[in-house]
Amino acid sequence: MSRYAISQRFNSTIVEPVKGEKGHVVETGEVVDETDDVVNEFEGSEIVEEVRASVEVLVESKVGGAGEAKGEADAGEAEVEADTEARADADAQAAPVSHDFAPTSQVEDSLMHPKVKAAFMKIIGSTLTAVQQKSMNDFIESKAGIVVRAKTGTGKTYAFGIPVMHDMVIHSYSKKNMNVNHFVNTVIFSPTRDLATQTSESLSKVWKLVSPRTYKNDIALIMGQMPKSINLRSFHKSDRIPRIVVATPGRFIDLFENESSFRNSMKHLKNIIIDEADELLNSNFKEDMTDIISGLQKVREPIPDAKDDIGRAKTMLFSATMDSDVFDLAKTAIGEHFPFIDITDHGSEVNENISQSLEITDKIFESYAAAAKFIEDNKEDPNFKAIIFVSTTAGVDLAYRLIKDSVDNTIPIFQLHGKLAQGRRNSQQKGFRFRKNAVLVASNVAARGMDFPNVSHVLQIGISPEASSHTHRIGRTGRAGKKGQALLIVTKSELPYVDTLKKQGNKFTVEKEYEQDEEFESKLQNFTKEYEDLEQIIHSCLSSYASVPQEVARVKKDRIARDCSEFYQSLIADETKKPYMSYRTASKIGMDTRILMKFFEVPRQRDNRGGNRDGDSDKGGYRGGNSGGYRGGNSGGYRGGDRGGYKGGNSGGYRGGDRGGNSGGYRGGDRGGDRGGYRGGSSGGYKGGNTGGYRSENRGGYKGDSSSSSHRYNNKRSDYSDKKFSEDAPEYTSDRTGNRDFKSNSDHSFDKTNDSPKKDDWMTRTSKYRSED
Ligand SMILES: Nc1ncnc2c1ncn2[C@@H]1O[C@H](COP(=O)(O)OP(=O)(O)OP(=O)(O)O)[C@@H](O)[C@H]1O
Repeated sequence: MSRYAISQRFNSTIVEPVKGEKGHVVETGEVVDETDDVVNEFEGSEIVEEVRASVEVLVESKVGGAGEAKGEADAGEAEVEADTEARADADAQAAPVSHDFAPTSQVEDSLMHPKVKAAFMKIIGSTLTAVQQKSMNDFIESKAGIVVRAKTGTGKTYAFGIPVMHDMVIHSYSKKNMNVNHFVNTVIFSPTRDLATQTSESLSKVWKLVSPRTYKNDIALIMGQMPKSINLRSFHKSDRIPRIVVATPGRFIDLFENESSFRNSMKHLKNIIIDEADELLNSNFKEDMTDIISGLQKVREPIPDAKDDIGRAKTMLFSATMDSDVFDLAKTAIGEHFPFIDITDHGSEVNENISQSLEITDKIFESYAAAAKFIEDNKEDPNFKAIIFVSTTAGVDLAYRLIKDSVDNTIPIFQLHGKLAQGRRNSQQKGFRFRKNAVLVASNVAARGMDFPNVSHVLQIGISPEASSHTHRIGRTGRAGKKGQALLIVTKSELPYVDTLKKQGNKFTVEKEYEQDEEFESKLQNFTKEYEDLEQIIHSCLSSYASVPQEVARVKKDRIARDCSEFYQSLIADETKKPYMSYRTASKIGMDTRILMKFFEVPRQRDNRGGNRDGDSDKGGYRGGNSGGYRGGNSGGYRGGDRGGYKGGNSGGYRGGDRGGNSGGYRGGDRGGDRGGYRGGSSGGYKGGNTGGYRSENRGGYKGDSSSSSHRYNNKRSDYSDKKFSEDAPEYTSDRTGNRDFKSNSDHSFDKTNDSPKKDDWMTRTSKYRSED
């Protein structure tokens, strides 16, 4: 009997979640051991012969023979060497391995196909992690699917990747039944483009050794911001289409519904893998994912003569954090008693390899200063590599600029958020990934799944959008069995959020109060005086708080408004000046406008219609004063003063003054057309400056320059003055994934539409893609 057939089968305990109790599981004691069935199924078939041959090759290659495996291995030699070097580097710094990552069994003993085992051992190592050991065989043998929960950084990618490769090798021998090369074997869904890219690269590294001649075509990446023609190119080949598709949901749905060659390639699909399942099944993605799964099952046809085919693709759900949405989907897609492989200690999802500290400040500005100071103090340690999470794109940008300025280029600083063009996103990640000593300032785009080697510290400024984010964010350190440090910096107002985290099992071993460093802080204030967009940052900061569910944040709204206002005052070093906010923005931000009026300079609603002629010199009227003007909006008007303009939006208008056209209007003033308008001033408008409008420069608008593509089809930001601020909440939400932007109307509507289109405007969406692609 072949070595394959006599491989020791691991016993796996399968447990089921108790209904309604999140994270709590009971053991059913059901033990799967179907070794004999597996053996019988293959015995006598051509697979066994092939496997025998492969075992010989494996043995040969291990003793230095010139077998096929060795030849194949040579093809990826350079990459393997680089990887081995990186691993050796990492190992040198590695602290004792954790229980979850502890190598529990030898790869050799697993049921994987010898070719896959050989490649895995060459690229990754000779031992399996706990989640790999426990889920690999069940993955292969389950009929309808499995659910797997294991902590961050414990090897879930290969826990599903390796069995998929095994499956592909096994099924490449079924040619007499059908040509498998005409059908996709597995679809893997990721919530972000960055994670999808990383997953496809991780699988390619191993698959390259298994199938050096075809690996390039075998794994396809399907995601937004890539021309559809590139997505589809490999599906039009007559002889061999991709066997694995790694996709983000939006683009996948688009191709699946509109491209018959793509849809037909799914006819004999075997596996649907949903990575970061709780994220992909949260309210933003849920409908898409449910549609996708049912669509894939609908087009599915039985694989001819395949005994194990139950007429459905298997559904596999993986994540470090689980919730009732995942279990609900598992019940529908897999069955009421779905197998649940849970590699956590009594449901605790927190990775205990990470030691967590807390720093408490009085003000938001101090939280930023504390993070910048932390980088300043540690930057010279050659092994210091940190990710700093901030919840809004504007906040990421501010922290990035502040830290860059304060460390004066003495350590490389990178940034990553959903509003960067994909090319920039890739280059920023690449720059950070391969450095030993660097800092990455990121939004939640980098919170899940991203595997940057040797991250020593994760810092968080303020609260994260949901409690599970905290687990994933800190999980960027303490990976692959190493130790990591996490520092959460919060203001006193944010402390109730810390209580929520503690209740979820997070332990903060060090809790300290921020020590003011006036010299350092005033240095930061000096830098920020030059930034033009501070008020936007403040609005964005405020709306991000407003969008965090109260049960997570538990922060009082008036305190948030006060803190955000004080943040502005600290940044400009002027305790008397309130940040401006248009009435319209204030009414959309999700907070009581009366509270906002206490801390922000919000014009009263009745000023909305402006005055006639001179009107109230402060607040409206044609040729109004500070904030007024003809048909002024909140603060607008014709030739308005500080914030005036013709038919201005909230703060915009025709020839507005200081802030004319802040949010739209014609010929805005100093900040005219900040978010749109015609011929805006320094920050936007038609031919405007930084952030919007027709022919705006920096951030787009119709015919905009650097990132204008995102505005070409949906220039809402330019047209509707206050959209951006008021929609910072969804923007913030979308930023968690960088993918579901379509749900909001903020300035990445193109990005959004591409990645996660809405079903009901399918035709519009499709034509938009065509013109863009
Ligand atoms: N058997 C193994 N031996 C050594 N290293 C491994 C093994 N399996 C995976 N790794 C490495 O461990 C690291 C973490 O793996 P991976 O990214 O799959 O974690 P994860 O559980 O998916 O984490 P997250 O929940 O954050 O997505 C990767 O660098 C991977 O190459």
